[in-house]
Amino acid sequence: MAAPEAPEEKFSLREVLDTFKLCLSEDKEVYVEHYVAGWRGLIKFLNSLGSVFGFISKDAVNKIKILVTHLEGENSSEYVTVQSMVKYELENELVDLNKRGNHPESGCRTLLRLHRALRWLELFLERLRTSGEDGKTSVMCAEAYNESLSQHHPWVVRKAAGMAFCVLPGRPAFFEVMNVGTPEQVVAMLGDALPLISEVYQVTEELYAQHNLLDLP
Ligand SMILES: CCCCCCCC/C=C\CCCCCCCC(=O)N[C@@H](COP(=O)(O)O)[C@H](O)/C=C/CCCCCCCCCCCCC
Repeated sequence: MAAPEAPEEKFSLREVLDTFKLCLSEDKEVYVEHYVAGWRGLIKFLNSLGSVFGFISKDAVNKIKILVTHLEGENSSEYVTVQSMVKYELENELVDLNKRGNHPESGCRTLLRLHRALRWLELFLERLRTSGEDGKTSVMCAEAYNESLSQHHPWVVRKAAGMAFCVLPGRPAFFEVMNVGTPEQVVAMLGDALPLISEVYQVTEELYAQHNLLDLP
């Protein structure tokens, strides 16, 4: 008899926070392993919102799989931090810099997609943190998206994302899924999480800017 499928673990904001804390080394290098783990945690949240978000989750999972393949591949030691990954892939011409070519699954272009999504997350969580009880998550999400990720998406993806945002649960249900406690406790934890997420974003942004990697195809 086939073993019953293990139920997917519940999302925990605390866990995501702890993972983002582990992301930065003392000298501000970003660990790919913890970066990926942070996204895995966030995807659990997304999955709990229902199948409307399936196309977003699928894309994020695919990107994580690509990074894990690098992390576990024969050159795994080059993929310990985002800094070492950038250096290795650039020195070995493993990145398509101007148009898509032989390296559609480079670590640099794959992580860039998640990096842009991290900016969306930062903007969204900041809105969520400072919103009132009757704040509309769909509006907060759409505004954050329009200010960040949407600029990198074609019309059809923007349209599909916009439709998915409309079915987001309200703020109270949203806070419940976070598994933290009272709304005040959620707000406090978001206050702890945001500077960490923001720092990881900034360090990565500067690194990519320094190497002209912010527009990888
Ligand atoms: C702390 C808890 C509260 C917040 C929890 C948020 C959970 C969010 C989890 C995952 C977010 C999704 C990350 C999406 C990565 C998208 C990467 C991307 O831009 N991919 C596009 C480009 O890739 P290539 O074609 O160049 O390889 C790809 O075309 C995208 C396809 C899917 C659509 C992406 C829409 C993104 C909308 C982000 C908002 C998510 C809404 C979540 C609602 C809470």
